[in-house]
Amino acid sequence: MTGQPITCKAAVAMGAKEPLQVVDVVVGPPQKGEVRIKITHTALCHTDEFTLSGDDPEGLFPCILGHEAAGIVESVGEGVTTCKPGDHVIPCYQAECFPSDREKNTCPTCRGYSLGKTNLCGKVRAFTGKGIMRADGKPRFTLKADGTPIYHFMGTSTFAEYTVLHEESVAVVRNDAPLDKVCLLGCGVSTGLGAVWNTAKVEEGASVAVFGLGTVGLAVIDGARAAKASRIIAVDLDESKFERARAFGATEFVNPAKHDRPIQQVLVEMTNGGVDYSFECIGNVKVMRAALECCAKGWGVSTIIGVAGAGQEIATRPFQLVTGRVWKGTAFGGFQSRSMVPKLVDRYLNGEFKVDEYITHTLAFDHINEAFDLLRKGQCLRCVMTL
Ligand SMILES: NC(=O)c1ccc[n+]([C@@H]2O[C@H](COP(=O)([O-])OP(=O)(O)OC[C@H]3O[C@@H](n4cnc5c(N)ncnc54)[C@H](O)[C@@H]3O)[C@@H](O)[C@H]2O)c1
Ligand SMILES: N[C@@H](CCC(=O)N[C@@H](CSCO)C(=O)NCC(=O)O)C(=O)O
Ligand SMILES: [Zn+2]
Ligand SMILES: [Zn+2]
Repeated sequence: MTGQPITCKAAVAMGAKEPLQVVDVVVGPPQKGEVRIKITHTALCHTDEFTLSGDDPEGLFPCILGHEAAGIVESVGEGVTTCKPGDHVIPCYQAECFPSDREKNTCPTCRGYSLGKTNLCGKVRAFTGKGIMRADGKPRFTLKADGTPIYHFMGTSTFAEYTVLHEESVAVVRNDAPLDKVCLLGCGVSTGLGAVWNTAKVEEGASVAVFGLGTVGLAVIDGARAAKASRIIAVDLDESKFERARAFGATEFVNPAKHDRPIQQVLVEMTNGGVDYSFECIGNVKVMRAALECCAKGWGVSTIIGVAGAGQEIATRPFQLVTGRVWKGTAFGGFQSRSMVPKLVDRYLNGEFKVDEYITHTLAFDHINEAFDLLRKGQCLRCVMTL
């Protein structure tokens, strides 16, 4: 089908809060610098539900959501050099222009003074935020029924049998990696691990508090275990999450609802002054404040991972920062995506961290609305769908 449009199934979000519609869409051929991928497996991340809920200021409809997936390259557009048809790949919502663009780099965040300071590649972000492709400023998806254009999402749109990505968003992985498992490395698991290893840089013997025990929080716990943290305090309102958190490496468990004083005070007392590192893995601005304020005076570092809705803002007394606590945030755990995702696949296959354990459900793709319901009810970590 090289150079030709493909008609296939996709789950289209027609509007905020509406169930997805699994319908026929036409996926245009990849243009200059683009890659068309056959998606084999996609999971659901909380951020897909966040955008579908209407809370995402960048949310556009109709769109094809999905950003935690794996697949096989079907065809490539003009000028693509870093992948080829048949390659096994993981779409990366956080793009990386290196290594295809090393020589004449026009990326604002991957060149000059910025080089190596961030994983927030700026090469395609302006286009992915608008749901369009760089080559012509248009989406590659249209509804088969009436030709309506459908926006891309996060530069990935993996809730479709075929999708088109910018080359900068495609990580090639070894072809013996199980795609039904490594699809999870496209977002939540990598984010939690990287938040610990790259953003906070937790060191051996440190104390850590993790707020929220979904996939991201559990990956933080697994990363902290691998970093040899001495205490890993797991915090969640739902105590049914504690047993699994223990299996991932948590050493203590706190339910804020069981205490009549602020949770930050409880944690400061438990740790005789505050934790060395905390992580917010929920997307709740009040919890973000608690996560900062439970950190040790002088050096404690709090990393925000959760995504909060339009209009939400964080607050604390400036004195919290004046006295040495540090507030950070992380996108995709600070990993340079195309360089590091293949290495994460290797490390997973070496048994260095968990991946399979997050898959609590598997469903056929046309049951995708059930997967959203499971996620909303807090009943699943990751639901992997086969296309
Ligand atoms: N920054 C990034 O790169 C990045 C990447 C992936 C996901 N995210 C975001 O991370 C967040 C977590 O994602 P997830 O998939 O693990 O979500 P999840 O919904 O599976 O987990 C959230 C957990 O928080 C708990 N919780 C809810 N309110 C709480 C409260 N007030 N106090 C304590 N616990 C509470 C829930 O019981 C649940 O266990 C989401 O906001 C998601 O959008 C960010
Ligand atoms: N579009 C939203 C923000 C959403 C957001 O923060 N996304 C995270 C990834 S969540 C993955 O599950 C992120 O990495 N953002 C960095 C980026 O998108 O460049 C808003 O506008 O508030
Ligand atoms: Zn995600
Ligand atoms: Zn770049």
